Amino acid sequence: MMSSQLSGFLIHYTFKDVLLGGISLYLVYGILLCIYRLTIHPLAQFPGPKLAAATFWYEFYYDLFPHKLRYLWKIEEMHKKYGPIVRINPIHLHINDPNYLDEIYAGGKRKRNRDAWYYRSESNGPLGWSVFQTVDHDVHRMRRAALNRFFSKRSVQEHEEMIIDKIEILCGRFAEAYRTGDTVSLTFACGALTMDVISAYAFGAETDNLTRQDFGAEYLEAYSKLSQFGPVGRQFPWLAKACLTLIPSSLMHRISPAAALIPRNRLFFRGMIEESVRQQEEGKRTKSEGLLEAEKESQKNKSIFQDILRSNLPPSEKAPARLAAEANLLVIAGTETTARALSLVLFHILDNPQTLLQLREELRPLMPHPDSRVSVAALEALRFFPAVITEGIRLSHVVSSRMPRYAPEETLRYSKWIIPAGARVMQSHYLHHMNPDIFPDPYTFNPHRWLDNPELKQNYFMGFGKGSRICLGINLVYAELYLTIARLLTRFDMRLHETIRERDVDVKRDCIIGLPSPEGQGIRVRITQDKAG
Ligand code: HEM
Repeated sequence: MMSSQLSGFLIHYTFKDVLLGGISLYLVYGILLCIYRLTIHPLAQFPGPKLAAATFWYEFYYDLFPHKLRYLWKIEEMHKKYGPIVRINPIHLHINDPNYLDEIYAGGKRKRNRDAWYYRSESNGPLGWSVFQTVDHDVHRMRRAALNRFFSKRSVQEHEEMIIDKIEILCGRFAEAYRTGDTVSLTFACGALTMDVISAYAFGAETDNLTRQDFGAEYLEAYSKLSQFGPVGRQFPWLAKACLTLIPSSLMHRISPAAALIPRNRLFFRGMIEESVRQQEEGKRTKSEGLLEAEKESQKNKSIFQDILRSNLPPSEKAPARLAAEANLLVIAGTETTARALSLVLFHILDNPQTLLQLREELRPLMPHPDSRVSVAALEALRFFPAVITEGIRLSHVVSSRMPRYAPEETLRYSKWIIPAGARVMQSHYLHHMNPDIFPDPYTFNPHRWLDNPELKQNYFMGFGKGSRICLGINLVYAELYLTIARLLTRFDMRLHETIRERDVDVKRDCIIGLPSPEGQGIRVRITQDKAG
């Protein structure tokens, strides 16, 4: 009966008819959806371009084609036209108001969820299941609690010697470049340092990028490519999913050697996690036999997995696939971000001779010799150096993007506007840090602004975000920045080499992290003196 009905249907309708019918239905659906978004959608009354409110293709035009990663600057224009609150796409409300940060990025008991659409929070993504992509406030709190201790100030202090050892390898490379007269790419040298540090810190692993001729540049490029892929994943989730799951790694390597590194890393972490589980089992057994040797051994090469495996998290949270996502996140979050901040702070110091002079004068009593050793605590207690670091992070726009949140159970109020519970609301870090009302003459590198107004940092510094999802790695970042900059500036004289701020430094593309223009050639220096040589 069924088959005769079907054959009847096929006789009457050709493939072309079915195709045309499908397309027509899709168009009708699209038109009805646009009408809904412009009329009875909960955000329909908010100001902004109608086209942006009706369809995601508006954002596509600026972020993917024909423009690339430029929607942030279109959002800036929208604010000039429509005011401080704008509906920038069918589901996002963007606010540009420095006094409304604490409402969006609230902490404590006020629940703030992440927006799955923007972060492409899928379980099979490279960062799926990680603390960064966790949508739900309560699940996030649980995952975050298991990581906090590992990145506390005390824990970073315990790793200070390791960080100093890595910086010494970097110094060796600078000394060699001084002898040979070679140019050093600060972009890649800093990437090598930060990846070697986070790998040793979090996993007790040696990635040895600092000793590679090209500083393991492929990793930094891979992470950068992954970020640039973000808007594609947002607009075409099925494509992102297919790339991540269906393309065999050999083919992926041929399409993009950089992208192929990501699944390779995942496998590497899986191996490491399995080893941690094995060590933990071994530890339990030997402990019950009264022997602590295995425990001691595992402490020597301590990895974050051991902490998570010992934590109170439920067993499903300790599954290898979830831990691998957490590991991937830590390497990605800990490498490119800190590398960009470090190379950009160094750029601004070298580009501002007065700052360099003042900084060296401040460092001299603490580090009188080219080989003087110093602690992070001593450097943090200085007056000018912390202001240089804060200003450098502000201008490096490491995280440039909008960071969407939603309050699942709370109605928010902004001026005369009522933002319904569940509505996605956000500010962009780049626009905030370039706001001339808070940071007069925002393009200028001026560390004194933080000294002249001691409340500025507490109230308006967004370098690491705010609230319950503030950056996990802050203490590690500061340790890396203080120790490296102090050590390099005390031992070496260097000058910028063919580095143009507008081309190589300024952020021209936004893909969660801020990137310079595609023509950018990185930040490069020539070493003009090695005082220890
Ligand atoms: C200069 C370097 C860095 C900057 C500027 C930076 C900035 C940020 C910002 C702005 C956020 C908040 C994002 C949001 O509001 O949604 C964040 C989150 C995060 N960062 Fe960093 N970061 C840096 C380095 C690091 C390092 C070294 C690590 C390594 C542990 C790290 C790990 C994380 C993690 C895990 C999160 C997610 C936190 C959560 O959702 O609970 N970051 N970072």
